[in-house]
Amino acid sequence: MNSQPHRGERGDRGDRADRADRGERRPSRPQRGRPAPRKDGPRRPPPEDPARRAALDVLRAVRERDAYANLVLPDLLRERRIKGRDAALATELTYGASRAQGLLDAVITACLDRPLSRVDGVVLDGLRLGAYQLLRTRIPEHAAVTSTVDLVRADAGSHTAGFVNAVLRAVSAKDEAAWLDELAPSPDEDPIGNFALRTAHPRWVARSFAEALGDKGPELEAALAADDARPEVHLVARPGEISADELAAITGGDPAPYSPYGVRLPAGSGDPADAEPVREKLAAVQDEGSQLCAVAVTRVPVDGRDERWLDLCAGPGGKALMLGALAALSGATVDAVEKAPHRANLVRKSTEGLPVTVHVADGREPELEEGYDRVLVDAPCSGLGSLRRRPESRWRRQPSDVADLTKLQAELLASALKLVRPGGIVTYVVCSPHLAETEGVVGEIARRAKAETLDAREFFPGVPQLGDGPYVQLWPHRHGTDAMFCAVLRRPETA
Ligand SMILES: C[S@@+](CC[C@H](N)C(=O)[O-])C[C@H]1O[C@@H](n2cnc3c(N)ncnc32)[C@H](O)[C@@H]1O
Repeated sequence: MNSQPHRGERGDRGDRADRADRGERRPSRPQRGRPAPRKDGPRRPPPEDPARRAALDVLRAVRERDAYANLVLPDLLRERRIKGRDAALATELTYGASRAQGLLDAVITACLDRPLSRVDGVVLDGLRLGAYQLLRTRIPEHAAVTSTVDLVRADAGSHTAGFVNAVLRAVSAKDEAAWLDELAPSPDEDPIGNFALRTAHPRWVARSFAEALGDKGPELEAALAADDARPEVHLVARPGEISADELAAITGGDPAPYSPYGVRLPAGSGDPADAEPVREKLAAVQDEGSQLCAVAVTRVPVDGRDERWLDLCAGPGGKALMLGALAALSGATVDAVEKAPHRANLVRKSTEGLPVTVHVADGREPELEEGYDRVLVDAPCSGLGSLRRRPESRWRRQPSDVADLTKLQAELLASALKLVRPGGIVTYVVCSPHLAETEGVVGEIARRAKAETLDAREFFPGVPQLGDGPYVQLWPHRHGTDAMFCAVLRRPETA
């Protein structure tokens, strides 16, 4: 369950521990890799700690500006020219501390003599970074504590050093397992609460997984544990341009088990945006579950004409790329609707050269001519199915978000059923297993529109463990994909 450091990272950490053991200080704030100037005469420049500095700066941006760690960190690594082991360590610490925030906060709280809410934000970022190193990596205690004290001192002042040191020493008194034994509720009385804390998930998220799985036992634990692990990167080979086998050979990955276009990269393969086929737009980064849902849209048989396709929520364009490439091969065209102009631009970039027309519009009233043969509604959702790829989002999302989203999802699905021709197909996808966003929305709207619900499992050939149907719910612990949901509806001929 723990995201242990790679073997390569350990040497790096060992070096840092040695430096810390020699009492060497880190710079107060390394600027693009340069040590901070000192005013008190010539001294040996202090060693740098660009990885932990980067991690702390990203944690701060996430907390203060609602930034996304997986957007801020790559930019920051590039800007500061942090590479190799330092980049790997910064990534591990940033994503790990973000993902585990609830668990770290519970342990930190147990070591405080005041409520967590009374700890200064910058100091709290540092405590989380330090506690993560102590509980979920093999970084030596001395290095984890000293480096964190130094970083926080540089940002928040010398007066914080004693406090940070004392709290982290208290955290280090026990390992993660011992802390969990002390803090987690009893697994017999409160299994959801127990698994939630052990796998660093908010309780409401763990409960929504339990409801979707119909399980509060070992399968729930496996699902939450898989969701707490560092995800593999998946690539999609652009249909008609390169095969999955060729892409795997070039990138050193493996052809994906289920998607005919997918490749899974081994952990630690570096930034996938740097891979040559991605730079040349022969391939893109896309979770295999998302690929499978896009391919499923085109696999459903339709009677008669099959040349006008619609992607009703297209930004940033992952599935539009797949639909556009498959449309080009079959002689169809795609209209791609996206409400946010900047995301519509991303769709334009992603589908350049393909028979895709992008429209900036509200999918509930896009003012397009009705009569599409196939419509995809990849609706805005809570994203509870891709929490492993968006480290901080599990702590940012609130249960109240779901109510607003289900209203929008229902309106978009109803709109799709109007835009599709009688006998045409609507595929509804969300990256969430939350029952309100999945079966709740589809059941209600299909009933109102008198739409036929097809068995979506037929359009995921070769994918095991898809349950009783008619819907498909993918899971990280079963399929190694994000937890994508897919329903397939046919508009009745007479409606
Ligand atoms: C889950 S994402 C779609 C992902 C996309 N299909 C892909 O594979 O890359 C949902 C998208 O719907 C857009 N959206 C939200 N409300 C919308 C609306 N009323 N009409 C059209 N698009 C909307 C969001 O901006 C977001 O880009």
